[in-house]
Amino acid sequence: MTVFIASLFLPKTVHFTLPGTPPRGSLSGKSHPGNRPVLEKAPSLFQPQPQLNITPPHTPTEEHKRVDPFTNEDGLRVQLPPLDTTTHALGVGAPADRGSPTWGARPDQPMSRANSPPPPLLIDNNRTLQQKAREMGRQGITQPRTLPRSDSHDRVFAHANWKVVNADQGNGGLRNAAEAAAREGKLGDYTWVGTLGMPTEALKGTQQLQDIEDRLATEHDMLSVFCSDKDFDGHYSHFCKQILWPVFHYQIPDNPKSKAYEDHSWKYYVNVNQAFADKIVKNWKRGDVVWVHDYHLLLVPGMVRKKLPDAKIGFFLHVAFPSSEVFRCLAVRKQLLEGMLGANLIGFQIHEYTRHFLQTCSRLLSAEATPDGLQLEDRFVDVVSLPIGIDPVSLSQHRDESEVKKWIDIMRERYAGKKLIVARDKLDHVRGVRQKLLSYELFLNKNPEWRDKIVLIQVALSTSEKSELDATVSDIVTRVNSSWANLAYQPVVYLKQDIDYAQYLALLSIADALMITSQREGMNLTSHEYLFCQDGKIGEKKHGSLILSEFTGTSSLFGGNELSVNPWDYRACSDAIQKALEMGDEEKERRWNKLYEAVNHHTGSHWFSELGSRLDRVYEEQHRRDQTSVPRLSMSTLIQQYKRTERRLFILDFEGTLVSWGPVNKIIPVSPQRTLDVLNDLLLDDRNTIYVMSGRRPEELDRLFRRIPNLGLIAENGCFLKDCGSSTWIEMADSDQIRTWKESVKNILTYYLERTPGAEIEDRRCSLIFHYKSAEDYEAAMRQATDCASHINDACEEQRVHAIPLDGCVLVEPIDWTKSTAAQKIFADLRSHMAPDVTHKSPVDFLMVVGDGREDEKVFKWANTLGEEKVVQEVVTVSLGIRNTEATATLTQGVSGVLMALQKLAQYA
Ligand SMILES: O=P(O)(O)OC[C@H]1O[C@H](O[C@H]2O[C@H](CO)[C@@H](O)[C@H](O)[C@H]2O)[C@H](O)[C@@H](O)[C@@H]1O
Repeated sequence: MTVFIASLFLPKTVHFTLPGTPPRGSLSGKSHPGNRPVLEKAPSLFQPQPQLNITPPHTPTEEHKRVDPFTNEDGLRVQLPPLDTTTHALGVGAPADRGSPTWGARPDQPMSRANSPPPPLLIDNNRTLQQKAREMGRQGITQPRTLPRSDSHDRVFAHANWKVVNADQGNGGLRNAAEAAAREGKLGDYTWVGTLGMPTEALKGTQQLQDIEDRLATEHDMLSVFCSDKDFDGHYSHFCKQILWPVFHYQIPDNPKSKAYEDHSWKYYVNVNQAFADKIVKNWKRGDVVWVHDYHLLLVPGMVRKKLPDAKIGFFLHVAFPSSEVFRCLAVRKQLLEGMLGANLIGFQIHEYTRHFLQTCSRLLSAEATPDGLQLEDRFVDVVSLPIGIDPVSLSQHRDESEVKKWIDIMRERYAGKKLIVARDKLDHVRGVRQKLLSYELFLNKNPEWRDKIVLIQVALSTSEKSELDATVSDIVTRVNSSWANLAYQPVVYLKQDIDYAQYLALLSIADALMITSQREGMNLTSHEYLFCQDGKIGEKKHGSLILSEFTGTSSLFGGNELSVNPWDYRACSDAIQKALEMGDEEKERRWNKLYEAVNHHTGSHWFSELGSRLDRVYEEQHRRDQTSVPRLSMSTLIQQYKRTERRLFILDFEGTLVSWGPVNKIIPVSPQRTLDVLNDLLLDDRNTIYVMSGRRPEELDRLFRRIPNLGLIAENGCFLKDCGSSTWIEMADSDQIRTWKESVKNILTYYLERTPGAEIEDRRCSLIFHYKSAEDYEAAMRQATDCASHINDACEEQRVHAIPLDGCVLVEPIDWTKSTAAQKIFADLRSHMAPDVTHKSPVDFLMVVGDGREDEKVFKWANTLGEEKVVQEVVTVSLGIRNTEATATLTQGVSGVLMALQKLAQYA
């Protein structure tokens, strides 16, 4: 059995050594024959970093001077070529959170064929290519290096030496977690499925590419997914980075000219997802498990499911999942959700994202959401929250390396007598680096006593999002430094580059505080790594404070022991800096102990293995339900059960079960005589107690059943209850509460009613229904109804009321009162009326529940539990129709089948 781990980027990629250029960091500088691995030494900011570029003119290879990485010639910023990743990565060690360098930007990889720019002519009207490029830059669009078709470029790469190296792109947290789980024996054979993270079109059809694919498969258990450069660029740089990433992090472009919601790049997203699905399907064997990761591959579960209906598929979203109000802005929202729902289990980092997802599916797809997941028409999809974590074991090993110690010493000397606030973030809007710098500036302005004594070291990782943010951040850094720096002091050290792993660990170990001001972030693993490094085992600093944005998944794990901040509130952030610096040792230690405990509890290995076992469990459960096709009701068994019991309780749904279903706002004109006769016949036996449950109002049910006084009734889906023989209704819900929420909901409904000609509102005692079946424009009415339901759900959640979109109407009813709560009350009341001397543990020995709708499922579940726990001797739950059900038997002949069965029982009085 193999576990496939599909994630956009493989943990490995390939670097080429081109003729005439020395291999990066090679010891000998000689070129290496064939495809043999090239020996490299560890990268360091002290080492020369030769640049490779095959396009003329060659970038001159420059010997960098030995530099202090925290200053450069202008004393402010350092910009170096990309780190060599041969040793700076997985298996060797790397931070969990990575940057996302522009795809196709490396000089030692082929250039992209996507969007080859047209020659520098006027391209439309009077805009030159350069002007267009500038405009794109302003919109935050960075183009990869592109190349018009060139045989020489292709030939050079097709014949160049290459080596497999650790990739600097992708999800480090996921890779660390998989490796830790494998190391601890919690993960058997696994195979990565992903792209090489570089343009490959130049190598298409060459032996070179075949060799690379084979090497990755045989030596590294990695299946490479190949797609055209245009598909990849459209998928990643456009659809992922300009549409999904911002929307998932609540960045809704409000510029009317924004292209964010146009789905011009959607087709590329589909193509890349399809390429992943095809690769998985081709390699899948019965028993294999498929894990699909993150927002780049939302469609893959659905695509695999289509080809492999029985596959065991898990999906985990690493980033945040936004509120349905934000998600529904996406033009392709349904396709994205349906893609995810191809999985058996969908995982999110924290409960908030799970809740958003369930609400979104319930609102946009009208799927039934339960606390455990989603009931679709034909199957159940489980939904869980399980936060990823770090790998303390490997982190600890790397921290023991002498290089870390060396950097701690360097920094200790360099920043002697200063307090250090550190940070390492991706430089995009979502990470809130700008907000952090502004808060820091405010702190220095407000607290002159701290000037000279505090340094903020901000490492900023490159992203494809450049534009004004880059300039704005630089401006703030310049402003702060020029305001408060002197010959011996620089308040902000801004490194616009990544640093190597040893420096990263040293930075975390020597810090007095880490400051994270993300506007949204799935899980901030830098915080976890920082807390781990603050145990004081290395370096003298320990128990440093954590200033952490409340908008990170991480903050929900830390129970307020961090200094939680709203990054938009600069004053509060500035106060948090002060608190972090001035906090007493005792408080620091107390907070840190709690935080450290949380980090060690939620480890990456635990996350990985727990997800695996949950997937196994839900898969078994879902299959058990599917495969045990619910048997038809056996009349002979039912009669035996009936005959051998003496205290029988029937709970029977009305519409669709005892009478044919009619629109809920129409009172049934003719008495359902046959139904009344059957019920009367059954009640002739005084060992029988019958309750009929319905969505109708109490007065409607009174009218319908006035001839059967000893019948019990449940009205408005559980909000009202009338006991057998009683003439008064018990109102289960609190009427004041109902009045309050009805007032607010009616206002909302009226708003939509005015915009939906032909719709009407039905006012029940405890519920409201917005009917639009007879609307003049049904399609438009449906859209209004969806908006209306979302609106109510957002506005009224605290009032414990929800809106459920149904066929042709939206039902608004209380959350806490259901047919099931009414059934439980009936049972409890019967029990409380039992004579004290009886020996039975239950007031009834026969319980039969019959229904056809979603709301009846909860009653089946409750009744079945009484049977399983042997509280009630005979439990029969019957569902009409073929839908997936909790009931233990089905009856496919509809209402007449139910009436026939009940009539039969009545004969045994
Ligand atoms: O920038 P991308 O290539 O699109 O990848 C997105 C990010 O993926 C990883 O972060 C996400 O997963 C982390 C682990 O679960 C989680 O901590 C983080 O909040 C998520 O955003 C990766 O670590 C980032 O570098 C990528 O930018």
